[in-house]
Amino acid sequence: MASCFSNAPCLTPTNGAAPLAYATALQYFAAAQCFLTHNLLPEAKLKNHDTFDFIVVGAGSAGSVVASRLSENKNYNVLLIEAGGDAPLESDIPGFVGSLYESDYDWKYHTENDGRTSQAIINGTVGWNKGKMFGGSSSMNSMYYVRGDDQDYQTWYDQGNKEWSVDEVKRCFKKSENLLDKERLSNPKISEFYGHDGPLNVNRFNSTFNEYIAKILEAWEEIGFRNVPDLNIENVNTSGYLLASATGGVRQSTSKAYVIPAEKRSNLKILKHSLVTKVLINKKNKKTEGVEVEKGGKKYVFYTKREVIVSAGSVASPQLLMLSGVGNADHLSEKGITPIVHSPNVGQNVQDHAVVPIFIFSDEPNESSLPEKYLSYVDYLVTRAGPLAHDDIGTDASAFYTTVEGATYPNIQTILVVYPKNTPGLKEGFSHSFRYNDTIMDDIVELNKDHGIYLFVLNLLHPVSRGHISLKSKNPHDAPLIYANYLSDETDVETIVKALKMSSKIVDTEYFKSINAFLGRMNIPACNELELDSDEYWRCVSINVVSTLWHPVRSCMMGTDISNSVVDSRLRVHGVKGLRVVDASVIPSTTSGNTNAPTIMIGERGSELILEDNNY
Ligand SMILES: Cc1cc2nc3c(=O)[nH]c(=O)nc-3n(C[C@H](O)[C@H](O)[C@H](O)COP(=O)(O)OP(=O)(O)OC[C@H]3O[C@@H](n4cnc5c(N)ncnc54)[C@H](O)[C@@H]3O)c2cc1C
Repeated sequence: MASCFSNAPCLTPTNGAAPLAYATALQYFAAAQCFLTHNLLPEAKLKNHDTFDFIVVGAGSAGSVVASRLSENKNYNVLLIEAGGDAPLESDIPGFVGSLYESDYDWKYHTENDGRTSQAIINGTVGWNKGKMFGGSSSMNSMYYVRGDDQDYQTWYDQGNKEWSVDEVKRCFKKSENLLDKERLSNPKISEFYGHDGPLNVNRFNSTFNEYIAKILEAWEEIGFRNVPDLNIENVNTSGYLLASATGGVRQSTSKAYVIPAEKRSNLKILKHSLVTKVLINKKNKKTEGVEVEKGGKKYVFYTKREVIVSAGSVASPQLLMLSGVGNADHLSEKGITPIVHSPNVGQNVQDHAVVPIFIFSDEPNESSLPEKYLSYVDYLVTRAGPLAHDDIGTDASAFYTTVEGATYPNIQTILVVYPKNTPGLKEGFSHSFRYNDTIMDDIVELNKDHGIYLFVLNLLHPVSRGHISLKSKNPHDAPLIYANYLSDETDVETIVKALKMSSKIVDTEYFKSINAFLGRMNIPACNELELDSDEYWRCVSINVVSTLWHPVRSCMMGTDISNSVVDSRLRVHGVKGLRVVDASVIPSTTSGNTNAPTIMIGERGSELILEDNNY
């Protein structure tokens, strides 16, 4: 048996029946992958200078929602333009999400090396991966479905964004949701909290690590993070299972939820592999006229009768505004772009969820054998369960808590990641996600040979530090420069150090003691002399390995006027007529958790505002 799995030939005589049966079975299962995917989206045949009521730039988490909602009205012609193409099979299967990082389906943005933080990360640059395909980042994210806290949206409202009251926001979350988790549906209070007939299916992952997660939940309870049935309802000093934008073991991107069901509408035209290089704004009357597009080496112009909606995400939306003449006038002139509207906040004030890890090594979980692994691949095709049915870098267990005594609002989220002993591809996986350097990873891989790893990823929910995004050049193919500025404000360092010390206590709980767990020291020369688990140690680790949870926001933030923001609370670009931004970049202060659900909600609310303003 062992020889069969080490590629040695099978020496037993055969009359051909058995190999044929197995070859046919393998062919059947190989073909069964196709049942997972949808046919390719239809692409419109357009003529240069065609005109539309609305042009939506970017078919990501928000753009897909906007194009779908606007085209529900048959009187409006809508053009949806996406730089990428159809999402690949690996996007549908949650367990293959890691293969999308740094692939052709990723914009592969990297932050600039600031010479101070993240120096134990490859090249000192943090990977700001972003989906380049239909569904955008919702086609390559980890699928955690987290709404955030009421207080987040109350803050938006209190900042003068009157269209975003807690009630309106909740209504729009519900409008998008179709809750399918049986356990939550059976609890009237939880069931009532969610929507039931929206386009986006939300459910629980069917995690293969449930046996271990149950023990971690007990350990969290022991250190004061109470287990609760729903983390969207109770999120201060609590722990439990997250919902996911996935169901039946398959990802639910916004393309799947919103664009595919609308693809046959005659008033919705779709362009793939088409890069919008500029929004055309009349210099005199500041009115938006259309967009310039590059597709297959050719240039096109499409015009709008009403509005252009930029939904290109937190990096590309400010880039596109700047390329179009909307931004800091000095910066634009320096890059050889004629300023049309001096809008100093474009690309400024960026807030991102910064993360720092705790590695705990222990006797569990044991590695799975090669036959088990391959059987699970086949099993997935039949049952949609097993390791491929959940995100490959995380579990759905999470805790939310506060480092501030008595606070009713979380400032930290921890996500649990489990690596069984001898996890194949561990180093490669990290080189695409958190990008720790070889010095760190070689030690971790060595320890992983005999120890399972419980990795706790701590997410600083409300960082005070701010980054910015600026143009490298006026060439739309040049990625913009990203200055993340993580932990540049001392308050953030203090919060994360406190949180790491609160969380590392888990190693002393009953379960962890029973599996001989110990806190791992990350091999960072600058920190190696410091006492493990001391404030100084965590401070040093935080500065050296701080990375991202891929949640940048605020680069085109909403607010009351051009001096403090880029768009108004109806998401109209200040100083320009007929131009809006609708995506994560408009978030005025970040939310208490992962940002996909809030961005979809913004897509819903943004569509309503556009329709209202166009007399619908
Ligand atoms: C690796 C990763 C993991 C994450 N995990 C989670 C998670 O588990 N849960 C969660 O809630 N959030 C998660 N997020 C964050 C979440 O996915 C994002 O906040 C959200 O998708 C942002 O949506 P958006 O519409 O602003 O941008 P995107 O979804 O990125 O969409 C922008 C779209 O615009 C297109 N585009 C850009 N420029 C142009 C142009 N010039 N012309 C035409 N098209 C263009 C892009 O190709 C893309 O399709 C994750 C993100 C990443 C990248």
